[in-house]
Amino acid sequence: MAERAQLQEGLVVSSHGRHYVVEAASGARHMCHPRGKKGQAVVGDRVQWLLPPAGQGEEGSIEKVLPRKNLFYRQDEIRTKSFAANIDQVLILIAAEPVFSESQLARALIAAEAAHIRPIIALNKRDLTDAFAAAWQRLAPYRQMRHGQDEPHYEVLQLSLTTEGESDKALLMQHLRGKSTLVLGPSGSGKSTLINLLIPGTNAATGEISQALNSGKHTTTTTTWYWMDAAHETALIDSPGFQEFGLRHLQPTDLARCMPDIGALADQCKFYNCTHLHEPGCAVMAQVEAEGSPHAISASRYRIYGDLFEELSQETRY
Ligand SMILES: Nc1nc2c(ncn2[C@@H]2O[C@H](COP(=O)(O)OP(=O)(O)OP(=O)(O)O)[C@@H](O)[C@H]2O)c(=O)[nH]1
Ligand SMILES: [Zn+2]
Repeated sequence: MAERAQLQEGLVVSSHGRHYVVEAASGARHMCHPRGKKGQAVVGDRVQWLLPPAGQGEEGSIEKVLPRKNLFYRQDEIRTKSFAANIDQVLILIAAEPVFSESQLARALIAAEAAHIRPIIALNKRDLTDAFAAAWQRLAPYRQMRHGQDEPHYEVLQLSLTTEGESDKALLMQHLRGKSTLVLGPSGSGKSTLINLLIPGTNAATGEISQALNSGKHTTTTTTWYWMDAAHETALIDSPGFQEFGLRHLQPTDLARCMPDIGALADQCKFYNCTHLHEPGCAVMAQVEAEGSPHAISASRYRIYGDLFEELSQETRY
């Protein structure tokens, strides 16, 4: 008689459309498909899964997704795209060149705040001196945001991955060790360089899985969970999709709470339900470009707030 398969617990380490790679407690990796809606997983999920019955192929099934600590995702008008579940922090990698979009950066930060995930910003290509200085200046509002009295709200790191790899690795490890970190960044910022620096040989590993699936597609379009240590305490999660960072899962009135420089002033407005767009006695508007004020809000941050408020106020169209 065939032995009844045992439910096992595992971690989803990559997703390839309707297929997932699940890592068993032993460290072995198995291709699995979801069983019904309950098996719909994202990378980082802890799942219960089953090996196939003898003689029925190699592919296991995900029977149940265990409760999540958090889920980091974006949503446009039509669909929700999950980046990963159960992560501790998100590292947003941008560079001196190509010039980064502040709006995209702000969107990623807002999504992280909304999901209660700590963001870290890293600006790469410090060796491109002039471009770097300009980009660093554009990051001033982010560097100057304070948490309470004087703690910086965001950690903003400087990197030069191709010229200072070893010291950058040490710096990054101070922030990554013992945590699960999702890495996001626009194309060209040096994300592949960073992943290869921190986890040599990763390209080969992802290539194998795509080959096994015979997909023949670019390997960079999937999200992948990499362990950085044998003890499985530190993880990097590589995910595409920094562009088109939809925030349709948020209400316009959520924005101030997720933009700390604006949120810090919101409770001083005359009206408790102030939108900070036109009301008299608005403490936020009073601080836009307020020279010499420690609570000043940059014109670009305020513009991004206004644009997003309008975007999120529109009826969803299908
Ligand atoms: N000057 C300079 N160039 C860098 C640095 N880090 C990465 N690059 C270069 O920037 C280019 C893009 O780096 P990648 O690591 O491929 O960037 P990516 O973000 O993975 O980009 P995609 O592959 O398009 O997603 C490459 O030519 C790198 O060699 C740096 O610190 N300084
Ligand atoms: Zn206001």
